[in-house]
Amino acid sequence: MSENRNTSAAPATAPTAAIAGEPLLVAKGLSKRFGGLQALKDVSFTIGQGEIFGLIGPNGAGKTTLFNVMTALYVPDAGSCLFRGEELTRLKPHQIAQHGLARTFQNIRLFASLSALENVMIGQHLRTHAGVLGAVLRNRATREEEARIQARALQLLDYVGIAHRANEVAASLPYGDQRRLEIARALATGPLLLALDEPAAGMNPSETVVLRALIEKIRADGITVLLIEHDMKLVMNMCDRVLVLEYGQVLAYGEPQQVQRDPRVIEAYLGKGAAEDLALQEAAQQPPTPEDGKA
Ligand SMILES: Nc1ncnc2c1ncn2[C@@H]1O[C@H](COP(=O)(O)OP(=O)(O)OP(=O)(O)O)[C@@H](O)[C@H]1O
Repeated sequence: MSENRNTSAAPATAPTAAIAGEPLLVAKGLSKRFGGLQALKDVSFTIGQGEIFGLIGPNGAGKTTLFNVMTALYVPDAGSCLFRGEELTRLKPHQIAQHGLARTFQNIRLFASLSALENVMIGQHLRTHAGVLGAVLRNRATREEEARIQARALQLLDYVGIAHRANEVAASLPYGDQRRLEIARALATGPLLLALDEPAAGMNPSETVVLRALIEKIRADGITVLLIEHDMKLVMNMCDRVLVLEYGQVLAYGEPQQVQRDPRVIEAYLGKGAAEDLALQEAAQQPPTPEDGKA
């Protein structure tokens, strides 16, 4: 898929992309226990190259735990998570981005006192070459590299729509812009898979519309997206496939149209009554059969 990449989103130094349509990430039997609590149980799924993949589930379902296992913040008790054939669960958290997986956090984690531009420049350190000596001597190669990093950071701020905020301190940015800055910083690592943990949290409807366009642009530029989101409309409208977790287990897995009609999903979100109402409505909409007339 690297051929399709728009360099406006993906740094030239990013790892070689997987072949289009191939599985990018294959999770098998992931389990994680915290004391007596089974936070994940036997979770398996595949994320295909170029997908927008949604991860949903009620509060406490295990979504963040799954994200944390995938990004090596937690070691699973069982299971494997292969990313382009490489076992992620054996890596250290700081090695994850080098392998092409970047994430944002549910609770925004920016360098609050640095500018937006500096936050994105830091995101690029993975792909820089100047060593300690170069930084101390500030030789020509180092200065040139710094200029490239700065230009690239500005390009990424522009890409997420906040170039005009480049010199503002991160903590002073409006909430929606902080979320977009987090995305720019994650993109600066040159990911093949961008994992977004509740990017629409705290956004108003118009900010969410802009966010949706941004996520779709990122995917169009060849980056696969994993999205944890509570905004059901956003997930169902833009994801190619959705995994629903409940009590740490897979409740449903498939295309949004199929998942959102699944009575178990409706029950998990809206209660048993809602699932029964939907079943009744669907039955009422079915064309009558010859059997119906016999009663
Ligand atoms: N580090 C931890 N130590 C102990 N329990 C934890 C830890 N992290 C998560 N849990 C528990 O594991 C379960 C799953 O939590 P998790 O945060 O993964 O759910 P979630 O689906 O992301 O929820 P939310 O939508 O509320 O963010 C919860 O019961 C939570 O309290």
